Amino acid sequence: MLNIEGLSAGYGAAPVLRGVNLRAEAGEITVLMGRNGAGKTTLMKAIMGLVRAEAGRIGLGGADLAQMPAHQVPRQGVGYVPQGRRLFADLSVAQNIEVGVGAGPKDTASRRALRAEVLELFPRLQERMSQRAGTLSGGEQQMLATARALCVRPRLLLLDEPTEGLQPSMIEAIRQVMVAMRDKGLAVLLVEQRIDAVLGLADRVSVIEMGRNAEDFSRADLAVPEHARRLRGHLGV
Ligand SMILES: Nc1ncnc2c1ncn2[C@@H]1O[C@H](COP(=O)(O)OP(=O)(O)OP(=O)(O)O)[C@@H](O)[C@H]1O
Repeated sequence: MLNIEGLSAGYGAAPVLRGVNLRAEAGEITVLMGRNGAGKTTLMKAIMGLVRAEAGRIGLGGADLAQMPAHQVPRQGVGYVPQGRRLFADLSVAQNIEVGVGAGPKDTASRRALRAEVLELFPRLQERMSQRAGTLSGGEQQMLATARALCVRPRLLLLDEPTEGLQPSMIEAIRQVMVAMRDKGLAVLLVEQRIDAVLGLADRVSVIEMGRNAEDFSRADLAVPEHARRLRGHLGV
C-alpha cells in the first residue's frame, strides 16, 4: 500500500530524515517508533506533503505523493490525525466534521452517507454535534480528529500519538477504532511512544533513530522477549 523509499526531508539546512524506507500494508497496523526528535512527525508530514521531500519516493498505489501538492494528498485516500489534533476550536463538532467531508465526495447523498457512517463509530460525538470543539474533553477531541480524518474514506490512515494524555477508557476507544479500521482493510500507520501500547496492537514496528532506519520488528518478533528487549533498548526505556 504505502512504500516509502530513500526519503530525505527536513526544514532547511540539515535534513531530519536521511534516506528512510518504510512500508505500511493494507489490513495491518504499522507502528513508527523512535526517541524524541527522531523524525516521526516529520515523516507523517512528509507523507501529507506538508514537509517537502528532498529525495526519495512516497509510493501509494501507482502514485508518488512526494511529487504532489499537499491539497491533493487526502484525495488519494490518505486520512491524517495530527499530533495535538489541530481542530477548529471555535467551530462546532458538526462544522469540524464538515471540513473533513468537504475533502471527500461531491454529491449530497454520498456526503450524507459518509457522515452517518463516520458518526456511527463515535456515539459520543453524535450527542454533541453543536458543542464547540474547543470545549470537548481531550478524548472527545481525539475522536473528532479521527472522525474528520475518516471522512476522506482513507485507504491509508495516519495517526500521530493519538492517545497521548488520554485516560484509559478513551485510549481503549481509540484503540478499538484503529483495530476496526485495520480489520476493514485500511493500512494504519501509527506513531506511538509507549511500548506497552504497541505490544498486542502492532502488526509491524519500524524504529527510526536520528532520521534513519534502525530496525524493523514483525508481530512474531515482538512476542520473543529478546526482540522486545532490543526494541526497548532502541527507545531507551
Ligand atoms: N518546523 C520545524 N522547523 C525546524 N525544525 C523542526 C521543525 N519541526 C521539527 N523540527 C526538528 O526536526 C527534528 C525531528 O522532529 P520530529 O517532530 O519529527 O520528531 P519526533 O520523532 O516526532 O519527536 P517527538 O517524539 O518529540 O514528537 C527535531 O530535531 C525538531 O527539532
